[in-house]
Amino acid sequence: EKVEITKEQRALIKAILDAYNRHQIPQDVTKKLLQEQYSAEENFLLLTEVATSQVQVLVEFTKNIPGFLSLDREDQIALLKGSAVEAMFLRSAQVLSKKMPSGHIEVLEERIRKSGMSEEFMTPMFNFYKSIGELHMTQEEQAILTTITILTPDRPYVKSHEAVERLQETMLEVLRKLCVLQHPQEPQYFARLLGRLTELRTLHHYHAEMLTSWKTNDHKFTPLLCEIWDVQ
Ligand SMILES: CC(C)c1onc(-c2c(Cl)cccc2Cl)c1COc1ccc(-c2ccc3[nH]c(C(=O)O)cc3c2)cc1
Repeated sequence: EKVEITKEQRALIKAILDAYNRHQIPQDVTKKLLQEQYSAEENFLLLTEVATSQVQVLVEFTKNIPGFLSLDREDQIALLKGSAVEAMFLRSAQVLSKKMPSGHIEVLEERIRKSGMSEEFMTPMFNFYKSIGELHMTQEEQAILTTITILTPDRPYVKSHEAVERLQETMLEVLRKLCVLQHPQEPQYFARLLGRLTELRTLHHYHAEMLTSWKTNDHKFTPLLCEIWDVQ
């Protein structure tokens, strides 16, 4: 069928893409990924610093999602807490799959592999990174898929389920049209993107176990990560 993006939908895409590009981890934080020496402790500390910075970036990005700030305040917090890990998997996946020459990619992968994480989480995690890389998402698709993840209505403690669902459905329709227009040869492309959201839920469960095992080995997190992940 003739797919057309309306004026309103184009404005939505622009608002989200601008916010997505405006809020990035500061260079001095990601530069550290290249500089500091390698040890499990040092890697864990660096990843904690980058994750903390990423959460701050995520909060700023979320505030720019049209309609988000008109949601109930407590629901805004519930959505952020419920989606932070998944949004960070998406963001780190996009960084790791970028073919850009910056040494960050190998270094980030190396530091994740050697940060005291148990093998059983490595496989699904790096399979996910590979599967995201194979999709060759455009910037708009990445930004809108992250938005859809944040606007997931069935997170714990969300009260106005319908209000969140309406926002998410608006974004799903925009993504559906973008996929048809930007990947005409791949009619299943939109379905493949949504399949990644299912994989993110599984990684989220693995991550909860990872947190527990890090806690047991007395790993320290920052106050912001403790708050967003209900740790300690
Ligand atoms: C608290 C730490 C140890 C942690 O716990 N779980 C994870 C964890 C893990 Cl490994 C995997 C996935 C999700 C989480 Cl949430 C992490 C580390 O989390 C991140 C690691 C890297 C990045 C990230 C995001 C954007 C970036 N841009 C650049 C750049 O070079 O431009 C580097 C970079 C890194 C974000 C979160």
